[in-house]
Amino acid sequence: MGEKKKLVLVGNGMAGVRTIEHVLKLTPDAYEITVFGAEPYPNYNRIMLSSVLAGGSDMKDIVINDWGWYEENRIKLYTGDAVVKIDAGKRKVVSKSGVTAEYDALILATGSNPFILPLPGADKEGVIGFRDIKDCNLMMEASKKYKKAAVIGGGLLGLEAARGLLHLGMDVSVVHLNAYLMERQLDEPAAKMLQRELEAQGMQFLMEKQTAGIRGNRRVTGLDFADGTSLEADLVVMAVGIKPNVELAKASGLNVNRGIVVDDYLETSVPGIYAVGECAEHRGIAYGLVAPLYEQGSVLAKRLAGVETAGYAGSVTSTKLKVSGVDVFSAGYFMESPETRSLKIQDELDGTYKKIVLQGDRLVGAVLFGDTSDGTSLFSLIKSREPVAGKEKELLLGFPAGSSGASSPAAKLAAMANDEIICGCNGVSKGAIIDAIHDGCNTVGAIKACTKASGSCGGCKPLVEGLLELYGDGSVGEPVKEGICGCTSLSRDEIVESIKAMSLKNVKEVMNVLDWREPEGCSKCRPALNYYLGMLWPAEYRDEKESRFANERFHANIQKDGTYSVVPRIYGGVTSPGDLKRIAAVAEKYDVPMVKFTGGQRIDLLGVKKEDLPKVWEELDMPSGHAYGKALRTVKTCVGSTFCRFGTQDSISMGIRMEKAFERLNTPGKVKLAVSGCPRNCAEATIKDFGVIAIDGGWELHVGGNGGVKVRATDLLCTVKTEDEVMEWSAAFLQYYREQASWNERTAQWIERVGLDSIKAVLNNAEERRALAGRIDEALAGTTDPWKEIIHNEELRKNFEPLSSAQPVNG
Ligand SMILES: Cc1cc2nc3c(=O)[nH]c(=O)nc-3n(C[C@H](O)[C@H](O)[C@H](O)COP(=O)(O)OP(=O)(O)OC[C@H]3O[C@@H](n4cnc5c(N)ncnc54)[C@H](O)[C@@H]3O)c2cc1C
Ligand SMILES: NC(=O)c1ccc[n+]([C@@H]2O[C@H](COP(=O)([O-])OP(=O)(O)OC[C@H]3O[C@@H](n4cnc5c(N)ncnc54)[C@H](O)[C@@H]3O)[C@@H](O)[C@H]2O)c1
Ligand code: SF4
Ligand code: FES
Repeated sequence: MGEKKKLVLVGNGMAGVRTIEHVLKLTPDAYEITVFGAEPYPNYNRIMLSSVLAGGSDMKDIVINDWGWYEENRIKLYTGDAVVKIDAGKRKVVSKSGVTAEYDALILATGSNPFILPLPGADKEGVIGFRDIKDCNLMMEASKKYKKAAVIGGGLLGLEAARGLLHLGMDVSVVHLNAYLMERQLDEPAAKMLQRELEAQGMQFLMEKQTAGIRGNRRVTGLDFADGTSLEADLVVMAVGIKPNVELAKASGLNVNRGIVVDDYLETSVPGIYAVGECAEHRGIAYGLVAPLYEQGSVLAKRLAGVETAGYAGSVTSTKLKVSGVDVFSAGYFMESPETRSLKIQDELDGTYKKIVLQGDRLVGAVLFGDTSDGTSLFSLIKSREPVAGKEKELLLGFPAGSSGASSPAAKLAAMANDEIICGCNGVSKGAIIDAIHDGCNTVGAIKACTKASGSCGGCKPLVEGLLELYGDGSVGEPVKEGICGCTSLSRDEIVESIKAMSLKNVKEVMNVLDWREPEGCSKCRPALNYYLGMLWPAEYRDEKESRFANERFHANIQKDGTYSVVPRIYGGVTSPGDLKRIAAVAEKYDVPMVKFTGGQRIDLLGVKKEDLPKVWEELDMPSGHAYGKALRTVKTCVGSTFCRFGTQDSISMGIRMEKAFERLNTPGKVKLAVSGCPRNCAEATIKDFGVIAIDGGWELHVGGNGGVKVRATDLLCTVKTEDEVMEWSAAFLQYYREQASWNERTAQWIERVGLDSIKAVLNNAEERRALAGRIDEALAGTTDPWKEIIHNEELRKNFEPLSSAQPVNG
């Protein structure tokens, strides 16, 4: 095979990575791919940030391609590392951290930045845009401390931000420049109906208000308006539009207008450099919605794969506001002009409004409020430019649904032509979804995996569900069931039960017997099956390393520059001069650039080269701290009664006893423990998966705590008297979690899902508790220290030898 060409993507966002997905499908082996992302995350669904804010989705659900995907496709990924320079002459890019990557083809997909009004005070703390995970987290944090939020801009983004902030319990005022909302998508009657609906949900509006300044000292306290009035606010979200992110392109001498100017093949003014997504300007337009960006990505991928394409000719767009309880749709040219005619109906009783706009004998635009079920069909007609003369009133009054005249959603779906687009974001037609259903996709998740439909804004999910009911294999009327991933429609419990009942013993066998749709599975189901098999057959199952993520395969956390971090186990956080000397000697010998204490009272050697890992482990001569795995991580302890004058119990020895008992335990998600010597709780046991707090004459046992993005304080499980009881209850709790939780589910999520009472009911039964504790011993009996295993095995050591080809960066 000839040498692969080098493809570099700058911007790990929605449009760029979709382009890479297409390239991989069209020509999997043509390119060695490198991706740079300024954000420290894998590729995620930015659209769903609105839903995360409004409580409809969890941050972990919005990842489109997880770390494993890059690894599987041998993509070299640099996250949290923006490209700062393009050397077009030498065909290479340089990142902020100094990484250089050469390219044969370069794709710029740098997206947009929120437009921040250049007002006095706009740099104050608490003034933000709404664009990424960081902004979303800032809003969620602010809502815990502050009450009054102002959103500047009553467009799509501003209203979705405002709805999210309302959900988070804040008082929300939307400050809008225009006389009515969403004037870029709606006409006045629809906008007024929308405003009334949002007011009923609790939103307040300040219309025709121009913000003149932002008040406050360090943090914002309010807004001043040009008309002399003001508003108190301790959080200000600016949602007044976006600016394509073109700085890098401009500095590199590319032709830049509002966006980076591209031709119909997405090529910029410099050959070999392409631009796609919101940063690109095609025929004078820089788009701000995913559907056109995905179309661009598909054309560019064909170009890069050498597949013939007619090129990108521009897009007509449609939008839907993602605010629950409000249905708004807009498409095409929706405002009247001397060249157009419009037909409207408004029903103030039902709260619906519909307008269609015609030019000559063609439909060119539509606005719907209250009932948007005709949106898909109207949009198809706008795009197809099919003549509609004589059918105008029919279009206004509703689509024909056969001789019955029924206008139920199912009848409308059935009456749709097969080439009508169901999923606007991904351009998926009714026919393509029916084909997928006939090919065996019988859940929304499976259809998403096969066709991408419903995978972006989620607005078409009801239609996809409707098609499943209509064309699914006898499942009409049955609730649509989602499997653990797109490869299966089986739930976690069904899979675990089948493995037990049929005595299935390896990942491949499970996939074969349970009719996996994808014979090789995916990065979601493979590690999950590997875990369930290990949990069910502790004595005989051989862990399938290839089903694990890079960190767990290399027993170290891979860092963004491709090096690893090494965290040896330090029981209870108690070390010794001998261990410290060895750690220091290893750090010096292997030029470890940073030695850092972790939050879990361990020592982290950061920046170790992969090839040095076995030698580092050997010379440290300490057990693995499992800081990289879904496993028992740390047992944090306070000094307790040994030294502290408040301590009522010996928290250190309790913690060490627990860590020695449970080290090497594989768990569905990572598990952190802590033991505090008195209720002052210096070891922060109330944000751990299992927290132990000494009280007079005994111990309180707390469960289900979590730090991180979504902090959850523990629930009290019970109070016990002796250390032996602590051991028995913690063992039983951990084993019950191992047996019942889904892979990748932390204790906090598991408890929220199943309820603490159901767990207490099992553990309060002494017989069951002891049986669980017995089973955890069986699970632990077969475990060995992974570092030691590799040190003493020449074959395994070979995996750490340097590879000449690129190593993917994963976390
Ligand atoms: C809250 C919200 C809701 C939305 N809802 C919808 C919706 O319902 N429907 C819809 O169609 N659209 C919606 N959008 C718009 C949609 O998300 C964007 O159109 C889409 O994400 C743009 O994709 P992109 O790849 O061009 O840019 P992005 O997804 O923004 O990706 C660009 C990436 O490039 C990175 N980057 C920038 N410069 C560099 C550099 N020099 N080096 C490395 N990396 C760099 C950025 O950090 C970013 O991660 C929404 C947007 C937001 C913020
Ligand atoms: N559901 C969706 O499709 C969706 C949701 C969120 C975001 N988006 C996309 O994200 C991008 C950003 O959205 P957006 O709403 O910020 O952009 P936008 O340009 O659509 O709307 C900005 C709004 O802010 C108003 N405005 C401008 N200056 C103002 C000022 N000084 N004071 C008060 N109001 C002012 C404008 O009148 C306009 O209505 C767009 O491309 C949008 O399409 C789409
Ligand atoms: S938790 Fe209590 S015993 Fe432990 S260090 Fe703090 S005050 Fe001392
Ligand atoms: S319409 Fe947005 S995901 Fe289908």
